[in-house]
Amino acid sequence: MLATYPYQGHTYSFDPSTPLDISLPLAPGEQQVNCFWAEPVQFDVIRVGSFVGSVAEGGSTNYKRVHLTPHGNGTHTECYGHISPAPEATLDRCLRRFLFVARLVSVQPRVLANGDAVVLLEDVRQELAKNQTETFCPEALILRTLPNDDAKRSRQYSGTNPTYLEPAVAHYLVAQGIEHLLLDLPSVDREEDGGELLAHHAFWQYPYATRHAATITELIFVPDTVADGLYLLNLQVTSLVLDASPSKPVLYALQP
Ligand SMILES: N[C@@H](CC(=O)c1ccccc1NC=O)C(=O)O
Repeated sequence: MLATYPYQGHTYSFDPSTPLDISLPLAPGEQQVNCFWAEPVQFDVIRVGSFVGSVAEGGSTNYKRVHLTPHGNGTHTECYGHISPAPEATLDRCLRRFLFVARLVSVQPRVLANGDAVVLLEDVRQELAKNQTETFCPEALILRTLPNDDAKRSRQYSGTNPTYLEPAVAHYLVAQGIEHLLLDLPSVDREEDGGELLAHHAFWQYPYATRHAATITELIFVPDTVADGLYLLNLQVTSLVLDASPSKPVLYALQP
């Protein structure tokens, strides 16, 4: 069964019954991906008087409290509120649409003289130039870094100086009209950069020309079975009134 999606004068088709989930699960414990020194996700059974919120422990229902750190525990989406003091800079206000035409590309980071692994503009440009038509502009870009090992699902990134983006990449994506950037890294910026967050600032054009609707989604995982190309992206988040939320990006292959 195919559905259609109109975009920039084209009518694309996709199969709603074949979603490709590129989120990582938010399970408790130490086996989950982790970054920025976040505590692991934790679920506590709620106990009130004789009530116990665990069916396994004899309760009538499961009723648990969740402890999680959106930026540190798994796939999450953030808005400019990540780097702004404005109380209104919350993701629930910034992200008002949930379907986007997205391009998935794979890029090999380069190791710089200082040892940092960085995704460079020249490599992103080269990938985007492939199969690009001049009139077509996707709204979202999904960056899969190479190598794409399964260890990304459970990597403990804290203190490892993970791969990040050359800030010029963020400037370029803005110029290309990309509103939503998704990547399989903990951050677009260096883990420790003295608070500069250059790529974040560049992508949101904050504070000089803030792109209020733009989002960055980090810690995705795109399995090798998903080929580079064009997708319909369904970007789902919680309604937390916060700069960021756990998120569930799901792709549908688009056919012309
Ligand atoms: N690099 C920043 C820290 C940072 O980027 C950060 C800190 C905590 C949680 C998330 C962060 N960045 C995520 O994109 C710094 O050194 O101040």
